[in-house]
Amino acid sequence: MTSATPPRPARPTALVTGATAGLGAGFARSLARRGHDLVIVARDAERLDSTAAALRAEHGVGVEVLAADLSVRADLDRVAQRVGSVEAPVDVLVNNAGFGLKQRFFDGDPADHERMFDVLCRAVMVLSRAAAGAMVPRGRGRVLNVGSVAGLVPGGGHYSAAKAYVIVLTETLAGELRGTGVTATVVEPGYVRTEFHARSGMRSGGSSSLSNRIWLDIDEVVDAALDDTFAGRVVSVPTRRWKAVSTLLDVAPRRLVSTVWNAMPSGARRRHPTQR
Ligand SMILES: NC(=O)C1=CN([C@@H]2O[C@H](COP(=O)(O)OP(=O)(O)OC[C@H]3O[C@@H](n4cnc5c(N)ncnc54)[C@H](OP(=O)(O)O)[C@@H]3O)[C@@H](O)[C@H]2O)C=CC1
Ligand SMILES: CC(=O)[C@H](N)C(=O)O
Repeated sequence: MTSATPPRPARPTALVTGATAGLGAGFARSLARRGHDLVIVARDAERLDSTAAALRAEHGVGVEVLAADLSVRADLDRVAQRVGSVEAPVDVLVNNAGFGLKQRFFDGDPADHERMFDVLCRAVMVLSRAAAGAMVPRGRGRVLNVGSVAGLVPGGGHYSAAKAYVIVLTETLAGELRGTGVTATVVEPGYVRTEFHARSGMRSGGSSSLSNRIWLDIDEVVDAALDDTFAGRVVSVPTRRWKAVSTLLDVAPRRLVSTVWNAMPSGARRRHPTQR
């Protein structure tokens, strides 16, 4: 009797947008460690290829590369088709890609604000719907959307409004998915040391003890978010200190919140250059 080696059970597949830097690269690494094959999405094709090679070498998982600018509808449609695939199902969707704008909502190039809406809001909406539509018939799946504590604050510019949209949309989706075997989670990080602030022309925290208490590391955010996602929790606020901040933001007077937020490191950087 031959002892044929049983076929390896197929690994679940996770699709991560913005997977070449910062939190997205952290999500890709952690999901690979947790036994997922990956589909990684970003604009920079070369960086996608090098990220994929490193993930394959370090974790021995399958990695598909999908170069796409989520502000371009045709590109977003390609990603939505991949998320909605029946033949090659995506089991976990991480809507992570995003950026900031260092200008007031009514300042700057309208195209920048439209791009922010397209990437931070429209892409999250389109991909969340594609994922839910494909996952519900299978009775299983996870959607993780990256919001921000800034989404709890009236005063972080267009960015805060975009993140507020992601928070409420995800909570809505989570309610609609109850009982289907599919879950939706929104993670609301505080400040995290990534490329985000440099890309947006903002200063990130220094190395003072206060900065070290305010600023988070990528892995502590990613691990908390994925633990909450796989536990089916709807809202994930990594670290106790930022949980305390988000609780305060929920109950404090809105005008006070806006003033305090803009006095904090990142909010101040969002003030118009002419503002002192
Ligand atoms: N850093 C922080 O303090 C916090 C960040 N967040 C959120 O976390 C998420 C990740 O940000 P973070 O890791 O900090 O940022 P990074 O700048 O480090 O990484 C951004 C990633 O998104 C990709 N990306 C940017 N624009 C597009 C686009 N148009 N289409 C496709 N991919 C794109 C980038 O790749 P490429 O340029 O190749 O496209 C890159 O992989 C964002 O949604 C951000 O709002 C939330 C709270 C705190
Ligand atoms: C990038 C973020 O979301 C952070 N909370 C900030 O406002 O800088």
